[in-house]
Amino acid sequence: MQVQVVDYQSPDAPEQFVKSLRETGFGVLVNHPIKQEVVESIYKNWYEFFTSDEKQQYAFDPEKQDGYFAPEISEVAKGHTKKDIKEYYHVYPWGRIPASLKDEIMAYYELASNLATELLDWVETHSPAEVAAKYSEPLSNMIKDTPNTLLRVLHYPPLKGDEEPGAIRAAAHEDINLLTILPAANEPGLQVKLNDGTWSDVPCDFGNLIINIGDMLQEVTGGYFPSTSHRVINPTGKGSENSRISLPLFLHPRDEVVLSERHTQRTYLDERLKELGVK
Ligand SMILES: O=C(O)CCC(=O)C(=O)O
Ligand SMILES: [Fe+2]
Repeated sequence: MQVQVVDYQSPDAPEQFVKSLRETGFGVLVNHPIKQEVVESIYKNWYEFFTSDEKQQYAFDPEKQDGYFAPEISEVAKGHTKKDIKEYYHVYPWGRIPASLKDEIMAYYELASNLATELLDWVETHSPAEVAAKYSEPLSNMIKDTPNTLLRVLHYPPLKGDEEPGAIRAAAHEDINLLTILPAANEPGLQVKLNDGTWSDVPCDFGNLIINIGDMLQEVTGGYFPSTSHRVINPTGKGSENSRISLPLFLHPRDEVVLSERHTQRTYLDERLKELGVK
């Protein structure tokens, strides 16, 4: 099955959306509550931030994980050896945020987190009883008042031709969290690995809202909802001259939330951050 594009306003949206998640790890919503003008304005304002020197004042804090991650310290995806070609900023409500960008990005953080609550309810409603029986608390409750949900503003710079051979914008990886909410970026490149092992473009019309499953939801559901591999490939031709900005919101439960018999959110997250080499 390919990733489905679902009209958020249609009566069977919850069912269709959860089916797509279950079968591909991804679902795409159109006609959703996140306004495109808001996303466009965020892309524009953060592009200016990434192309200014101001970012150097916000170097990330290895303990707290907020702030600016420069290309030199950018992630090496699990199981890979080359760094991704990207820089990014981690926004947390309690973290450092440049004053001129704060109100807009926090309004987005709230809006997307509220929508996320609804989407987790959709997932819960359409979970088989034996899967839902494993949930230590309702899924949407797991993120209630959480300080851990992370909004990452990503900038993939234009390619200059001197990149490390074999490096790509984002090497194949799975997300760590429950669900990821991702407005379509301003440039293409996002691909998902299908069940048959082939890579497929995620429908990325500007205005689409892409949602994918992370490892924590897979853990909570005993594998019923799969966290699928995805990547961002390098542009070719004229596209190489363009920056790509994207804005994933990674939903993370509160620290003490029990994911499974072996993990709370905190034990799981710390293990994964060490593997990524950022902790
Ligand atoms: O930039 C994108 O479209 C996806 C980014 C992503 O998968 C991630 O940061 O985990
Ligand atoms: Fe990802």
